[in-house]
Amino acid sequence: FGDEMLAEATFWALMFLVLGASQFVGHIISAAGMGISGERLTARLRAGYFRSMLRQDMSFFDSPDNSVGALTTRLASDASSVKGAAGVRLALPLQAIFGAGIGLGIALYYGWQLALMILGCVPLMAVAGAVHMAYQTRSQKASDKGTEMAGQTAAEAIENLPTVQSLGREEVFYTRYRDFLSEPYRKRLFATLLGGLTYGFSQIRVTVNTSVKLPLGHNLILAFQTKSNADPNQAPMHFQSIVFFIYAASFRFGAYLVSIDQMEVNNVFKVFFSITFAGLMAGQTFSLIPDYAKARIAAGYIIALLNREPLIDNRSESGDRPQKLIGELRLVDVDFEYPQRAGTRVLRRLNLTIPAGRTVALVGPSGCGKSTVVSLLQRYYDPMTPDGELVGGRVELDGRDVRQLNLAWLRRNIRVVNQEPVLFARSIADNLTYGLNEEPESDCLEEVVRLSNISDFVKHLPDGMDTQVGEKGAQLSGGQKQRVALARALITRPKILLLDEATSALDSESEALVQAALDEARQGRTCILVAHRLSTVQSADVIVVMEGGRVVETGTHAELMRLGGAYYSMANSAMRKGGTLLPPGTG
Ligand SMILES: Nc1ncnc2c1ncn2[C@@H]1O[C@H](COP(=O)(O)OP(=O)(O)OP(=O)(O)O)[C@@H](O)[C@H]1O
Repeated sequence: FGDEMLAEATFWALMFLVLGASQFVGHIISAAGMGISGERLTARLRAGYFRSMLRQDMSFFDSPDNSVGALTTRLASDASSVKGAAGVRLALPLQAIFGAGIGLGIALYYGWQLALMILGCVPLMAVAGAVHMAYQTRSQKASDKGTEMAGQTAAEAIENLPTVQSLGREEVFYTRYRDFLSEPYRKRLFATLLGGLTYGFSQIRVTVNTSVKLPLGHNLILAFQTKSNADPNQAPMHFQSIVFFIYAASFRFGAYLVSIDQMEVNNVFKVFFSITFAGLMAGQTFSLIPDYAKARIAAGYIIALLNREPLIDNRSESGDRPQKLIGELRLVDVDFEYPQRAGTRVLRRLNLTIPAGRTVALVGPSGCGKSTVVSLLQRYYDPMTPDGELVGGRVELDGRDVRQLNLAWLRRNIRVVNQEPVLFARSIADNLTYGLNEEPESDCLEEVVRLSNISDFVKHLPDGMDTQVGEKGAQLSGGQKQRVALARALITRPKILLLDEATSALDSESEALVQAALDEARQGRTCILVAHRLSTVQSADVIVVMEGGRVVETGTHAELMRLGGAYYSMANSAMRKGGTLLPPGTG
C-alpha cells in the first residue's frame, strides 16, 4: 500500500510539474503576444486621439468641455485607462471562462445534483456583478469629469502663474482644484454606499499573506491564482464572498446526498473543489470590473473623438489649389454667430471687398466684429448659423467661395500676425521654419530676416538664430517676439497678410521697429489691418468703419474725415487724447 501511494504521489507530483511548466510557457506566450499588442494598441490610440484633437475646428475648442486642461488630462488618462484592460488583462477573462468551464465539467461529472444546486447560486453572483459594474461605470464617468475640470483648473493656473500670484489667488485655485477632485464622490454619496455594498457582497478583499483561516483547498487555489495574476500590483486579490455562501449550501446538500446514498463522500469533495475553482476563476474576472468599466468609458471618449468629423477639416485633401493667386478677398452678405453663442449675431449682412495688393484697415468700437472677420478670412469658422443651415453668405478669394478651396493651401497663402504672438519653446530658426514641409530657399530666409527687422537683435543674442526663445517665447521682448512672428508669417511668401492688432501691445519704441517691418512686409501683398492707432490706420489704402457687425463707412482717411461721420468723431476724439484712434486694448 505504501509503494502504491508513493507511486501515485510521484505521478501527481509530476502532473503538477507539467502543469506548472505549461503555465510558465503559456504565460510567456500570452505576455509576449497580448502584452506587446496591448502596448501597441495604447500607443496607437494615444497618437490617433491627439491627431483627432489637432484636426478639430475652432468651434470644438470654444466649448468649455474642450479646454486645454480638459483635453490634456483626457489625452494623458484615457489611453492609459484603455491600457488598464488591454494587453495581458484581456486574456484573463478568456482564461477564467476556460478554467470555469473545466471546473464545471468535472463537477457535473462527479455529482450532477450537487453541481446543479450550486449553479443555482450563479444568478446571485451575476446580479451583484452587474450592479457593481453599473456603479463603477457611473462613478467613473463622474470622476472623469472631476479630473478633467481639475486638469483645466491646474492648466489655467500654471499657464497664468504670474497673474495668479500677483492677484494672490493661489489658495483659490488650490481649493477649486481639490474640490473638483473630490466632488464626484461627495455628490454621489448614496451611489458610493451602494457600490460598496455590492462590492462587499460579491467580493472580499484579502491579501496573499492573509491571516484569514481558509481551508487547505482554498489556500492551494489562492496560491494558484496569485501566480496566475499577471499584474504584480494586483497582489491584493479579490475573493468573492458569494463563494462562502456556496460552501454553506453545498456542505449541507452534499451531506444529504451522502445520507441517501446518492453520492460518495469523495465525490462531494471533488464537486466542491471543482466548483470552488470555477467560482474563483469567474471571480478573477469580476475583480477586473473596475478596470474594464474605466476602459470602456475611456474607449468611448476616444472613439467619439476619432469619429468626430470637424465642420472645417484641416486635414482634408479636397478642394482646389489654384495655380495663380491674385489675392482679392470679399465678404458677401455675411451673417455670423459663434456656435457657442447661438442667437447672438456678430456679423450682419456684412459686405466687404479687399482689393488685391491693397491695405484695408478695419476700425470700430470694441466687440464690433473686426477679429471675427479675420477668423472668417482664415476659415476658422464658416458663415453659417449653428443649426447648420448655410444662410450666412460667403467669403470669396479671387471670386471663389473659400469652401471650394483646399484649406491647407488657403492657410499657407493667408498668414496672420496677432496681438499676442505665440512662439514655440524652440530656437528662433526653428520658430521660423516650424510648419514648413520643406526647407525654405536661402534667399527666402534672407528676405524674411530683412523684412521682419530681426537681424539687429538676433546678432546680439548668444547663439544667434539658434537661441532658444523659452516657453511661449518668454525669453524675448514683446517687440522681438512680434518680429519673429512676422518673419514666421512671411516665410511661406503669403499673398495675403492679416495683422490683427499686431503692434497694439508694444511700447512706442518697439512699435516703431515692428511697424517699419510691417510696412515693408505689406508691399505687394493684400493686407487687412485691425488697429487702433491713428498713424497705422491712416496709412491704409481704404479704411472700413464697422459698428455692430456692419460696415458703416468706407473710404480713405481724407474722404472719411470730409464725410464727418463715425470715423471723423473717432479720429477727432483720438487726436484730442494724443493720436490714438480708440482707447488702447480695444480697437
Ligand atoms: N469664440 C467666441 N465665442 C463666442 N463669442 C465670441 C467669440 N469670439 C468673440 N466673440 C464675441 O463676438 C463679438 C465680436 O468679437 P470680435 O473679437 O470680433 O470683436 P472686435 O471688434 O475684434 O473687438 P476688439 O476690438 O475688442 O478686439 C464680441 O461680442 C465677442 O464677445
